[in-house]
Amino acid sequence: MWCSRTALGRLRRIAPCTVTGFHRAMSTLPKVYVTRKVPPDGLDILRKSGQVQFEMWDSDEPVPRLELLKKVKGCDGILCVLTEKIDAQLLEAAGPNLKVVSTMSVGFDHLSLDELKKRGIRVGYTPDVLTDCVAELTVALLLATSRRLIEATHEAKTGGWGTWRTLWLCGHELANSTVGILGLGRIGVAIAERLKPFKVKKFIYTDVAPRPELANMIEAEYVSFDELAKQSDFLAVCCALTQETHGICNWNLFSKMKKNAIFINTSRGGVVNQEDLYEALSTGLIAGAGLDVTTPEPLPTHHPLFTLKNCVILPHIASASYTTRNAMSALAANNLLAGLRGEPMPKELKL
Ligand SMILES: O=C(O)[C@H](O)CO
Repeated sequence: MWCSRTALGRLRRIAPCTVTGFHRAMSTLPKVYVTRKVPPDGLDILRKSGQVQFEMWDSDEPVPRLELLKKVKGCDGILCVLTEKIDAQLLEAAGPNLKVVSTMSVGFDHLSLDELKKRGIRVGYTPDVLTDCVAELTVALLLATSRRLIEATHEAKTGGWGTWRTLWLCGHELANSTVGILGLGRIGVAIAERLKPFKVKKFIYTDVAPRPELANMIEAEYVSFDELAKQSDFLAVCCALTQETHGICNWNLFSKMKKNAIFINTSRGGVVNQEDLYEALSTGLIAGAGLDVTTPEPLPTHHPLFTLKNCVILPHIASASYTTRNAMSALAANNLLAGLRGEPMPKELKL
């Protein structure tokens, strides 16, 4: 069911296009496959553009791989989300018409960039529009973890709340602390800006190289990876998942961290060695961890990390506000349309 603007634009659920004349008129428009039900702002942009005929997997669940491989055949563009692996197999299935892949995410570890580059396919992604939302959630997760909020509500609800006790449910505070950022980018800066009013003493960061322009905005000091581990009372992981960062948060890092340290990850699960993290948390090597991302996702409910009181796990919701998800879908749609017109995309990933 291939659709474009006009009458079909009004339909929330995309209906089969059965009008013959309409089919003829559409046949010259570029074909786009949208791999998930995207928020309304992005969908409206596609519908109203009159520039593409598109089909959407109209569900909150991921499109089955075989269906995806079938649907992308002959497409000029794909608008995807982070659960779809855009790899050689998929690009082969799509065929030579494919010009643009637009992902509704800032992360791009689900895209085989080499394969895309080899085929001259342009890639759009959605940085910036989610920065505030992700930073806000990171702060919430940090506080929930360090002040043991999940444990505390559980105790209150289940009868564990006895008399007021001097050290019961004590946690760690931000005032006078050192906050470390692993991978300083827009999101790391936004997190630091939000944490500063909590009277953080010092911000430190590490990255492949110093990033003075960003660091100056939050007066953060560049340190080595080891120093980041040693000095941080709170460590926020903000780096992209790449070959270089895969599993970078492992025993080597945790074993150098302070006993009172809180580890927070809102980037990608793949940067963490979860067995090592479990060991560090269960033996009291570090005080706690807050994870918005895991490997795999969803993390199976029987996973050992779920048994730990000092590990707060969220189901990858850092960018989950209505405003942000709509902004992401709108940007993804605009990237796609600009790419198909052969124009610069609002946010294009340089391959
Ligand atoms: O990569 C992204 O955009 C985020 O992880 C989704 O919130």
